[in-house]
Amino acid sequence: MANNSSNGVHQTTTKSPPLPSPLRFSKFFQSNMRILVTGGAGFIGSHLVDRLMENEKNEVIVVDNYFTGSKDNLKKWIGHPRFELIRHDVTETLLVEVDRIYHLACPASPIFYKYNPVKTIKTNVIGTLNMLGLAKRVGASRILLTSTSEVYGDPLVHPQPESYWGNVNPIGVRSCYDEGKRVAETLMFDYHRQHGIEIRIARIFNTYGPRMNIDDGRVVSNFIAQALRDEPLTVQNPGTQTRSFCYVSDMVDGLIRLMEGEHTGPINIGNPGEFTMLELAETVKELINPGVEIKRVENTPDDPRQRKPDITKAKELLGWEPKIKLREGLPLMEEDFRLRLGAAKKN
Ligand SMILES: NC(=O)c1ccc[n+]([C@@H]2O[C@H](COP(=O)([O-])OP(=O)(O)OC[C@H]3O[C@@H](n4cnc5c(N)ncnc54)[C@H](O)[C@@H]3O)[C@@H](O)[C@H]2O)c1
Ligand SMILES: O=C(O)[C@H]1O[C@H](OP(=O)(O)OP(=O)(O)OC[C@H]2O[C@@H](n3ccc(=O)[nH]c3=O)[C@H](O)[C@@H]2O)[C@H](O)[C@@H](O)[C@@H]1O
Repeated sequence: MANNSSNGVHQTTTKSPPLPSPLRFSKFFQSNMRILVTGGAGFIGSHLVDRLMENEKNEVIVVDNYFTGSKDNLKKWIGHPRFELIRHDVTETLLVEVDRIYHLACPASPIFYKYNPVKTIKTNVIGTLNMLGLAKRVGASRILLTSTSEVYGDPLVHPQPESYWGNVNPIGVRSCYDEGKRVAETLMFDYHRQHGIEIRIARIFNTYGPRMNIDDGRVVSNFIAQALRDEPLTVQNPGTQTRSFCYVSDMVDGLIRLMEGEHTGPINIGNPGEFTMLELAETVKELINPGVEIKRVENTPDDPRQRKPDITKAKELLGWEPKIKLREGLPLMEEDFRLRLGAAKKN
């Protein structure tokens, strides 16, 4: 029976989780932990794979349809005996014997998730259903969903704690993503209560770092690429909207702690350092190209005006907090973008 408290944050189940398939106990299987990472060819996914592969007891299987990810992000693992890469779309069913599932597959940059909104919502809803069905069928011990701070929409509570239900436009151009992730969270809890599946939900706040697509469209990658190309930094109006940026190594650390810890979540994983987009542009200009122009451009509909995670739960329940400040993370990303753009540092 479910043990409910307000806002779903502590909803748990007393149902026993499904048993792993007998195949997992077969003498032909190694005793390794087999981990599936959907969306593992993407930005966060590939960094997560790097970290998981460091543990020799882990076997990692990535499934990805390469919509926004790339094999290049995984090239150091291709051919490794503990690594497998499968071209697969999570909107189709999948059967692989695994112990843990990190479910990341979903385009994350607004320009990509708005490009084919029907596909985005299918990826969030059908993709998550398929992964939960897989967890149930093969008795995977845990499944983690990378949800988003966008479930808070244009938040009226600031900073955002997990108990806030959000302010989301259900029919806007961002809804395929925001509402898709909200349904994905619902599905996770329904499978947990109804079928005893062990779930984990991370609400990720804006994450940046090496390997982001250069023309990804998200603000940090845009500003760094623009600064390196000597193009004006495009601050969308009004420029006073805020975001809180988390460096990718901190994010991966938080995701693994959540998976291995004892709490279902949802738990916010993000860096509470909050910046306006104008402040971000000024910082990129100062650190990377003091001569570059800052240009004001039109914004897109339903852009959240403010966003900052309340990470009390992550601190208390996971012993996690981010270590890398924006001014430390930006130069690490700059280095990667310079290499990929072939832009040498000016003396
Ligand atoms: N980066 C962020 O700031 C951020 C913030 C909140 C939530 N998230 C979530 O984290 C996850 C990863 O984000 P990211 O920044 O690495 O994005 P990304 O676009 O770099 O990675 C997403 C990966 O999923 C793959 N994918 C997309 N649709 C798929 C499908 N139908 N089947 C199989 N693979 C598919 C893409 O090819 C890509 O490799 C996403 O679920 C995203 O919603 C990211
Ligand atoms: O962290 C999250 O939860 C979500 O954050 C982002 O969504 P968003 O914050 O809108 O990301 P950006 O496209 O990077 O925009 C951030 C801000 O920068 C501004 N921006 C963007 C691009 C640009 O060139 N200039 C600019 O000023 C936008 O108007 C917006 O206010 C991600 O893209 C989502 O995948 C993720 O789920």
